[in-house]
Amino acid sequence: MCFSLLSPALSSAKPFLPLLLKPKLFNRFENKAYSGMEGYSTFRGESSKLLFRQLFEKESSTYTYLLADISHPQRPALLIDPVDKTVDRDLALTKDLGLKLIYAMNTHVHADHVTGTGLIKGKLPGVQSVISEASNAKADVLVNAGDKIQFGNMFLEVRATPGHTLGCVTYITGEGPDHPYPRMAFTGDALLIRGCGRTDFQGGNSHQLYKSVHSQIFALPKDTLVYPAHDYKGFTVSTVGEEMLYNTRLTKDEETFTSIMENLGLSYPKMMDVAVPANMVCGFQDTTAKVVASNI
Ligand SMILES: N[C@@H](CCC(=O)N[C@@H](CSS)C(=O)NCC(=O)O)C(=O)O
Repeated sequence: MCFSLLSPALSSAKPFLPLLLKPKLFNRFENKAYSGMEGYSTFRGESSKLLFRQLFEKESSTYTYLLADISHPQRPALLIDPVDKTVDRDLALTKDLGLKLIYAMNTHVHADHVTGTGLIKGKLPGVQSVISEASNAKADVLVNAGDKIQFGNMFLEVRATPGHTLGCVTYITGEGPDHPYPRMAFTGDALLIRGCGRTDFQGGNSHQLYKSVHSQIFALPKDTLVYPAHDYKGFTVSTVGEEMLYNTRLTKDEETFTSIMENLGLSYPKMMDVAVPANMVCGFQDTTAKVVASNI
């Protein structure tokens, strides 16, 4: 049965209701060139300042994330973990949304695919590549724990989360009125949904990964959204609280975790021999490595 919540007077005026509501809806987006392109936002309050998109590359099951401050006149944007195969898609989207891409960032030196960073820099020379100093890779900006990557009035905080590789970092949205709530953590391969990155190459260490996740990610507020670099089961997002309860590996004690990681029995990634050397220079690019982001 369907009940009408309208008073009899309004019920009889029903055909005209869209006309009455229309001006109000249009006013909300008046003079906004990109109205309707705000995307998913987790902001408190009325205005959404963060444009956020989760993008997928199916061959390596990699997530790329696009973030932009659309309250800033230049609409500065960044990509986290772009993949070479999907660079054209990602740059077309950035252009469609009227964004100015300023950073192409990596959470670590990937072993299963070539980063899109080099291709992006070839197409948009103003874009700066970002990776951790601990990765020993070349990039325009080498970050360390505590650094902040600013885009418009927002920033991402860098946390060191080694263990899958020596140089893994997690990027976390800042706190404050300009930032999204809940916070968003881009965990790379350190923490996957209900799992975690393997620890059997590239300086991987299961004890270190256990400590990284517990001290740097599980210490965040439980409602913090977890966005990993990969998913092999169809998951898209989790929360810190959810992973603290249900992660199949990291909910165990450290010894059990280590034993699980030693017995994963995974074959090496198919692309590893191509991907690692390419990603050590952020995807075949000519850069002069320098540290410029220390505790900005
Ligand atoms: N089969 C894929 C590689 C799959 C794989 O090893 N994934 C890594 C992250 S990329 S290095 C991983 O850590 N997986 C953890 C897990 O539990 O699956 C390929 O050949 O590329």
